[in-house]
Amino acid sequence: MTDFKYQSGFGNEFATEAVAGALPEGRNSPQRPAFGLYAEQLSGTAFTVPRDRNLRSWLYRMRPSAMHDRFEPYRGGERIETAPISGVTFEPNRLRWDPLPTPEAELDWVDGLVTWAGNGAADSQAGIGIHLYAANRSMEGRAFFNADGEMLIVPQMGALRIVTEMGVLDVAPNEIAVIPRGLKFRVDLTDREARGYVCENYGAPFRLPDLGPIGSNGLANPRDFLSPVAAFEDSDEPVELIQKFSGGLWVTTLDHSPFDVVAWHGNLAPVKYDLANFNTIGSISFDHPDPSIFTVLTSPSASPGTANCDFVIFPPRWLVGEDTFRPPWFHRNIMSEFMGLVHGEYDAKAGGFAPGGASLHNCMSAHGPDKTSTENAMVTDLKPQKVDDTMAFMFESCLPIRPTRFAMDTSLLQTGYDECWAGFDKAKLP
Ligand SMILES: O=C(O)Cc1cc(O)ccc1O
Ligand SMILES: [Fe+2]
Repeated sequence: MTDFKYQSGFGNEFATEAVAGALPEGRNSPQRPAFGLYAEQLSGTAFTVPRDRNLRSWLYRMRPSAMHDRFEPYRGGERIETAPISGVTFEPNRLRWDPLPTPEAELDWVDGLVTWAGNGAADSQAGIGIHLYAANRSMEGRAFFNADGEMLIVPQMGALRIVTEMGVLDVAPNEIAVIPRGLKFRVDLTDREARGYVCENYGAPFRLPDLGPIGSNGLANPRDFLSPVAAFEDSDEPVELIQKFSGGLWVTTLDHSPFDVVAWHGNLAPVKYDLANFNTIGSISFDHPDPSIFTVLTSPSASPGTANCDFVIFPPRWLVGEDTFRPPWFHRNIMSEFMGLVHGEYDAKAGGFAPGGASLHNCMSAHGPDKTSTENAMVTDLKPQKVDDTMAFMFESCLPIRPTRFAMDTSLLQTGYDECWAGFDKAKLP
C-alpha cells in the first residue's frame, strides 16, 4: 500500500502538486492552466467572511466538476436522516445504546451509515447530524459528497483510507478526520470491518477553540493536524457519485474518477488528527474542572461561547485532585451531550457503556456517575491515579439532540438505563 504524505498545521495555506508544474504561480486562474488542467474554487465560507475565518481552496483538475449529468434520487442509504428529525416522540429520558453489530450483508461506508440523532436544521445551517456506521467493504466505483455539512469521522473499529479530491487520509481508531462540506471522497476499508461515529456539522466549520488563560499552547496543537498532499487518479472508469443535499440522497454516474485533482492550494482541506497528541490539561489542586478543557474542535454558534457543537474527548490522564470527587460530577446542563467510546472504559460508568456504544443526555437531564462509580470514588484512596487505556468523546451542542426513530426503535437501545442511578443512600442529617 502506498504511503501518502501529509502537510501539517490546522487551517494553514497549503500548496501541493502531484505533478511538477501543475500548480500555477502568482495567480489562481491563469488563462490556460498547465497541461490543460481546469482551475476550480471550492468555497467553505461565504466570499465575504472576514479574512481570518475565510476558507477556500483552488483545485487544478483534469476535468471540471461541472461535467456531470443530472442527479437522480438515490435508492439506498435508507437509514440516513437529516435534521429537523421528525416522526418520533422526542422524550426527555436519558438514553444509552449497545454498539452496532457488524453488518450481515455487504455494506460500504455510505450505505453503512445510520442516523442516530440530529438537531437544528440542515437548510438553516445550524445544528448537527449524528450518525454511526458499520461497514465491511470499500466504496468501489463510488464517491460521496455532502452539501449539508462537513463530516467529522471518529473511527472506533477498523482503519479507513479516505480518498478525497485533495489527497488521501489514512485514519485509524483513536484518530479523527474532518472532511469539508462538498468535498468528494471515498472510504476504503483497511481492515475487514469498520465501525465508528460521524458528526455531520451543518453549522460553522469546526475550528480550534480559543485557549484564554491557558496561553498560546495546549489542548490540540495546530501542528498535529495533518492534511494530505495532492494525489490523483487518472481513470476513465465509471464512478457513481452520490451527494447528500438538503437531507436527500442523489446519484449520478461520472465517466471518470472525480479524484482527478493534480494540484491544489488554499486553507480549506480535509484533515486528520491523532487524539494521542492531545495535550490534556486538568486540575493539579482540587475539584474536577468543566469538560470544556477537553475540547478538540468547536463549531461556534452566533452566541459567543455557546457551541453549535463541541467535539470533546476524555483521554488518558492523571487524576491528582486532593479532597476531590474525581469522576465527572452530577450535572444538569443547558447543553445536550451525546457520547461515544472508542476504547476502554469511561470513568463515570462502571458498566454498560461499551466501546462502539453511545449515550444521550439531553438539555437539563440529570446525569452523572453511576451508583457504583460514585460509591467507589467517595471512598477511594486519593493517591495520584492514571486513567489509562481509554478514549471516550462527546458531541456537545447548544440545541437539544433529537434521536431518530431508528435509534428509538432499535433493540440496541438499553432498557433500564435509569437504574444505574437508582438506590443512592439518603444523606443523614445531624
Ligand atoms: O459524562 C458526562 O456527562 C460528560 C461530562 C464529563 C465531565 O468530566 C464533566 C461533565 C460532564 O457532563
Ligand atoms: Fe454530562
